[in-house]
Amino acid sequence: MFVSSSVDMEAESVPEEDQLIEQSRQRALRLGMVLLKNYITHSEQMRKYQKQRRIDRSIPPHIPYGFHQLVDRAMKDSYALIRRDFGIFNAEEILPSMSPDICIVNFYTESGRLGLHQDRDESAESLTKGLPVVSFSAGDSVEFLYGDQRDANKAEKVVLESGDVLIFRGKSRHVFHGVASIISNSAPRMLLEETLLRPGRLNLTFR
Ligand SMILES: O=C(O)CCC(=O)C(=O)O
Ligand SMILES: [Fe+2]
Repeated sequence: MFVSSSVDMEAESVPEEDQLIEQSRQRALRLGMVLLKNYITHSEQMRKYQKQRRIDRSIPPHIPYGFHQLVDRAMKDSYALIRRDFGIFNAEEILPSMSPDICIVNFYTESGRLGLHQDRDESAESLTKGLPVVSFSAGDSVEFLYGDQRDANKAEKVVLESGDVLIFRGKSRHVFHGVASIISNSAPRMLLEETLLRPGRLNLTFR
């Protein structure tokens, strides 16, 4: 299923005017400027994976078969790399594969950023198992940060370019990660000509 990564802030019930005014922390800061404290409930703030998007009731399409094949191929190739670089021969047993049922689509404009965070929205079972997150990049390159703490100064940096696939799983499933900056005009010319992708970076994250 494809889901949009935007925070779903659709209000389920709009408080009545009287109720709103009674809530003492709501304030008009100045004429035309109002601060509604704690207005959006906890559940309304959460990005929940759902079969139907609450905001417009649309049903996300299935992940195209070609993407399933790509994810599968990337996971298989990652085992070969782990064997080569870490001498671990039972990588398939330690690091399970998965068949994704969710694809998050992020588009970064040239000034786009994503703060350091952990991906924890998935089921408790898949988090405990350390099931992979598989991320595809297309368009402009980015400086991607990752590390064990939510601290950009202590994070490692790697450039992700168009066509790169990044996989994190197992002990790295809870790695802090984020996008520090987009490198303008770095997308392959051929990709831009053939797809008319606008300036920026497209990221597909399968889980
Ligand atoms: O854009 C990326 O490379 C990362 C996206 C990401 O971390 C997320 O959607 O949770
Ligand atoms: Fe993430």
